[in-house]
Amino acid sequence: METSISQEKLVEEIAKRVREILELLGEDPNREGLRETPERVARALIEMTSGLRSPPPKIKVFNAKDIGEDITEDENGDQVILIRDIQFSSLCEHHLLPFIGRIHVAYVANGDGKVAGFSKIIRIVNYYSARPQIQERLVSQIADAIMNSEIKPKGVMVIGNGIHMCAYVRGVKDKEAKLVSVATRGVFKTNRALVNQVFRLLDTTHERSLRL
Ligand SMILES: Nc1nc2c(ncn2[C@@H]2O[C@H](COP(=O)(O)OP(=O)(O)OP(=O)(O)O)[C@@H](O)[C@H]2O)c(=O)[nH]1
Ligand SMILES: [Zn+2]
Repeated sequence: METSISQEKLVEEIAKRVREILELLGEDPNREGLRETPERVARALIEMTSGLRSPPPKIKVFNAKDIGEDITEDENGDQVILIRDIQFSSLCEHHLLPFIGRIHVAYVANGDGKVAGFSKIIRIVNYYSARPQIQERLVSQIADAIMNSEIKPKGVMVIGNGIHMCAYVRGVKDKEAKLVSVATRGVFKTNRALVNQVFRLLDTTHERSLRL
């Protein structure tokens, strides 16, 4: 199918197939409650896969000095920045069912005094979540995107913690199992102390002591 297809046409074409699926399942797609369902499903699928059809968000960096901070090379250089508890929802590529949870992104600045816009990291998470995925690839793509961004960090660590509906509502029907996946780049590959520092920051007892 052409990628330049209009949004309206895309909804129409997907809805047509959803109507067929409902029929194959033994439903009557013309009954009152289902009449608009194919279009709703189409729009939901389009929204949840929007990352396939749009460019990745740019990570804006700004000079810390511009916001009155004097982050010297030494101070900034080894600072671990952690953006924790970013809530994500994605689509498992095996069953097209949602998997949802939290992603934590840590990076070590390179000491050039540049600070990354915090929301942009969340946008990167949302972008790579919006496509058929597996969680391992999701955390890897986020790590690579940050590693190759304007931040030019010394290293990145991305931790995903997700519940997969394909294992929750069908198949093994396990309501407790979570998948934790970790991607490390740069200094996090060799510096065990930095990795431990991130895990300590994520530790719930530590969290309580910080009154978060
Ligand atoms: N590692 C990994 N596995 C995933 C992810 N999402 C879904 N899966 C698993 O992908 C596998 C697909 O395996 P198949 O055996 O082909 O699918 P299936 O017959 O529906 O498997 P069951 O879920 O065991 O019934 C399943 O074990 C899923 O639990 C993910 O993000 N990462
Ligand atoms: Zn699945």
